[in-house]
Order: sequence, then C-alpha cells, then structure tokens
Amino acid sequence: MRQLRGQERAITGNRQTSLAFAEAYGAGTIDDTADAALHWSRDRAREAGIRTVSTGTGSALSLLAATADAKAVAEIGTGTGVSGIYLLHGMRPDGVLTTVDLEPERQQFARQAFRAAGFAGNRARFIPGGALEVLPRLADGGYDLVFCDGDRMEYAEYLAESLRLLRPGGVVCFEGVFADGRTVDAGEQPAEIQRLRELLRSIRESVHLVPSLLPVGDGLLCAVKRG
Ligand SMILES: C[S@@+](CC[C@H](N)C(=O)[O-])C[C@H]1O[C@@H](n2cnc3c(N)ncnc32)[C@H](O)[C@@H]1O
Repeated sequence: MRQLRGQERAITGNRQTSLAFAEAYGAGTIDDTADAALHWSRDRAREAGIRTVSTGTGSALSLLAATADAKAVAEIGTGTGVSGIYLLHGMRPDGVLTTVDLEPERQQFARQAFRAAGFAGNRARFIPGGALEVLPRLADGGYDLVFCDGDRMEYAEYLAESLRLLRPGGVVCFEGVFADGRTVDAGEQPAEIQRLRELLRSIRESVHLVPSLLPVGDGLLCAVKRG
C-alpha cells in the first residue's frame, strides 16, 4: 500500500476513531437486561463460529425498525439471535419477528436469548429451513422490514423476494456488504464478492428503491421500497 502523507493519515485516523466511536455509542442503546442477553448470544455465536451484527449495525437495525413502525419483520439468518434482539427492540411492542435459519439449534439459542432480553414468546416466529424454500411461503406485502444476513451468494434472490414481501415504504437491509474491505479491493476476488458488487449496482439503479449504504459494522446496505 502506498504511504499516506501526514494530513491524509490524520484524516484516515480520525475517520477510524469516529467509526469506532459510532460502534461504542451503539453499545449503550438498549437496557441492561437486553445487553446481558446480547452478550450471552454473542458468546454462543463465537462458539458456533458465526459472525453477528456489530453494535453499530444493531442500533441501526433498531432505528430502522422503529422508523418503519414495524409490526412485521422478516429476518434471513437468525444465528444465535443478536440481530433479532436489536430488531425486536425497535419494533412495535406487538410486532412479530419472523426469522429463518438453516440451523434449528442456533434458533434455540436465539429463542432463549429473546426471552432473556424480555421479549414475550409470541414476539418471534422461528422457521427452520433454507431461505429460498421458506421466503416464497411468506405473504406478499406483509412485511415492514426484511433483514438479510444468510448466504451472501443468495443476496440477489433475497432482494427479489424482499421486493415482493415488503409493503410500499418498507425497508430491505443487507448485512456485510463491505466483506471486510474486499468489495472495494481492486485485486482479484471470489464469486461472492462479484455478487455483492452486482447487488450494490442493481439496488442503486433500481427505480423501485431509495438506497443508502450505511458504514456501520461490515457495511449495511439499506433501501426503501417506493410507494
Ligand atoms: C452471520 S450468521 C447470522 C447472524 C445473526 N443475524 C446475528 O447477527 O446474530 C448467518 C446465519 O445464516 C444462516 N444461513 C446460511 N445460509 C442460509 C440459507 N440459505 N438459508 C437460511 N439460513 C442460512 C446460517 O446458518 C447462520 O446462522
């Protein structure tokens, strides 16, 4: 990598510090009970070897769910429940999170975590299975927000399904689109990265969507479905 000059280095350093500050700020946005459940859920994810949303991404998800006044949210990639806690926190008190994952045992951890965070059992509907089998069974226009955090190779298909599932004004979000910096790296990249770049392009060019790429965590690509 080329050497950064003094001022450029200071700007880069300030930017990284600011992003770290935004993540730390996100860590304090839920109550202590939910925070303890988030810690537990992150520990289970670490043991399972899966990633979870960062604190900055989590607080953005809460914000988006609250902005959409979400009563129905669909999530692809339950994991052990970290993102689900943030989504439930932002949703209406009577809102229901429908969450899909290939691995039912991870969903059991998520179920425990949601309870520990103080959410009633009827706030979440767990559907085990592959996203591409489950999503077609969900209702047209029945969702205020769709959060995609499953298989990045399938993100284009998740987008097509999300456009069907969302009500006008609803929001779709894709987690991890920076892919640890590989999305903007000029070097040769695997098919997964090519797919992410195509997704970024197709969302930006869509006449049906109003997009924004939020620089939280590993990149949260969001778009509102036009009315
Ligand atoms: C990164 S983890 C999700 C983390 C979770 N959203 C969180 O922040 O706590 C990705 C999850 O997607 C699930 N997954 C992967 N491919 C899938 C697919 N095709 N359909 C449904 N779930 C899938 C994995 O089993 C894994 O639990």
